[in-house]
Formats: sequence, C-alpha cells, structure tokens
Amino acid sequence: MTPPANDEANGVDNTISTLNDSKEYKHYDYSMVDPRNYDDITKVVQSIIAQVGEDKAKSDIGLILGSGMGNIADLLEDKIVVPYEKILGFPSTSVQGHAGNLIFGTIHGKRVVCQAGRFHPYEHKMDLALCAMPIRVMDQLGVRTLIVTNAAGGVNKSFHYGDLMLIKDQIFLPGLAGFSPLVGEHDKRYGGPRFVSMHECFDKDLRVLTKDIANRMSMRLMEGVYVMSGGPQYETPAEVRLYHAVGADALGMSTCHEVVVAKQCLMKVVGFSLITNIANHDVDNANNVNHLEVIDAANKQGGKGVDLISALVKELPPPMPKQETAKLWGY
Ligand SMILES: O=P(O)(O)O[C@@H]1C[C@H](O)[C@@H](CO)O1
Ligand code: HPA
Repeated sequence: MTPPANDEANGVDNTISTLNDSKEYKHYDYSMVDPRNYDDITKVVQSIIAQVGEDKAKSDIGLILGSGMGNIADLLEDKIVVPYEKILGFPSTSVQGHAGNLIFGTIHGKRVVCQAGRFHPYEHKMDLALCAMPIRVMDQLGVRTLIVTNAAGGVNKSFHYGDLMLIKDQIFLPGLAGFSPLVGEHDKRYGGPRFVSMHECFDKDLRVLTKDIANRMSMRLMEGVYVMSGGPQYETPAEVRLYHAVGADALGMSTCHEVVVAKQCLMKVVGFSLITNIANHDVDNANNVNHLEVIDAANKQGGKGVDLISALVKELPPPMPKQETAKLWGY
C-alpha cells in the first residue's frame, strides 16, 4: 500500500521530530502490514498469540490509556507486557506520557487487553486506519467492550482543572474533513456495515451504569461531548469559541477514530476525558497551554479515573456476542 501524502517524497523529513518533548519518530513500514486489511490484522494477532499464548491473548475488554493515564494499567493482575517493538506491524509511539506496550491481564477476574501508548494521527501522517489498528487487533482477540481514555482541554465553562468527563458523544473533525479510518475497501468480517451508524457511539446503558457507580462513590463526574482536532497544534481562542458554539465540552487530538472503528466492530464503548487544562476562549487572556503541563496535570490527576474504571469493569454486564449486538443495532 502507498503511504499517505506528506512523506519524504514530498521533501518532509519525519525521521527527525521537531517537538522537543517527543521521543524519536520511526517511519511505518507498510510492506509488513496494511492496517486496512483484515488478513494482515490476523497476522498481527497471530504474532501476539505466538508470544503470550491464545488463552492469555483472548480478551473481553479493551482499555486505551490517554496521556499520563498509565497508572490505570496498575489495575491489571497476572500481567503479560508485550512491547510494541515485538508486535508485527505495530508502529512506534513518540508522544511523551505514552508507554509503548500492549498489556494482557485481568481486572476483577475479567480478561482485559490494555493499549498503554496510543497512536496519534499527527504522529502518523494522519493515517487514521493505522492509528486505529489496535482496535481491529482487539476485535480479533474477542474484545466486546472498549474503554477509551484521554487528556483533554475543558471547553465547557463550568469544568474545573482535574475534572473527569464521561464522554456522551463526539465531534470527529478530521472525519468531517474526509479523514476516516474506514476510507478504503470494506470487509464484512469486521462485523458492521460499510456505512456505520455513529448514533449512540458511547453506549447509553454503560453511561447510565458509570454515572450510577460515580454517584455511589460520591465522585464528581461531568458528562459531555468530546471534539477531536487533528493537532498537533493547540487551538486558538477563536477555535475554542467555535467548538463551544457547536456543543463541545472538551477537546483533544485523539479517540474519535478509535470509536468509529470500535463501532464498525460492534463493540460497546465507554469513554473518559481527564480535563488537564481549561481551554482559553479569549485572545486577550494570556492563559496558554503546553504539552508538558498537560502531562504534568494528567500525572497528578489521572488517579481519579482508576477507582471508577476498576468499579466499572467489575460491574460490566457479560460480553454480548457480535451477532446479538448486530441484531440489537439493526444490522
Ligand atoms: O492520547 P491523548 O488524547 O490523551 O493525548 C493528549 C491529548 C492530545 O492528543 C495530546 C496533546 O496534549 O496529548
Ligand atoms: O487544550 C487542549 N487542546 C488539545 N488537546 C489537549 N489535550 C489536553 N489538553 C488539550
């Protein structure tokens, strides 16, 4: 497969990162694995199974850790950690605050696979299919419920630094601009149809359950809409006001493409944004944001999600077989 535009052929040297707070960037080798191809994903899955064994690899719940939220991985017991370098076709992650491991284990006896180190589109030439590949891998490993987490800027004026937001819905700006992980050939084996419904992309029953748990824990849990921009530049105050005007409560640079693929794979999704900073609505206000502050805030506040996610996993209903979900969703 031909890599997307903006590569060396266009005179852009991506081997040297221009971000002074990033790790080294490595090119993705498309000749090994095409992240859009079901059979290639099967090869990735086989490379994982060869290392951890089928019993350990098979999982019901997937967990994606946002920036600085690596401590959620401490919830896993009987862990097997597989570094991305050892997984066929896995790209490297270059963003600070993200490890590079797939972790297999259990939480309250339930089988969980955890992506500790997300792939951000701005790291990978906006190749959203590549960035969402771990969800396709999770799908073939049996995952039926996906929990996504991220660090985000608060757009909603009632949000505070350190709040946790349950994601109710999403605005996938790159998707609206023609970047979708589903662009390309369709393969029925993913489970969902060519034209995936994004209605209730964050499962309503699981949101009700999560809010009930937070209530029982007397925990402050906000709920709102997450908007994803392509990044990596942070947004201008005018853009923040635009997002606010269209109903966004928190903004970031990830997650939405993962949720699209999860929906195509008939997974039920729950999402959390940790509000690491309050986005600036006013150009005359010097209040700025930078990534090191975001990571620092996530490290300091990220623990908030741990107890809630632990309790949520404990109370999750048994995984629903794909055929049943397909019927439920009218496919
Ligand atoms: O993986 P996440 O979404 O938590 O990464 C954070 C949010 C932005 O994508 C990026 C810049 O702060 O880091
Ligand atoms: O303010 C922000 N903007 C975009 N992404 C972010 N991730 C954390 N905070 C932010």
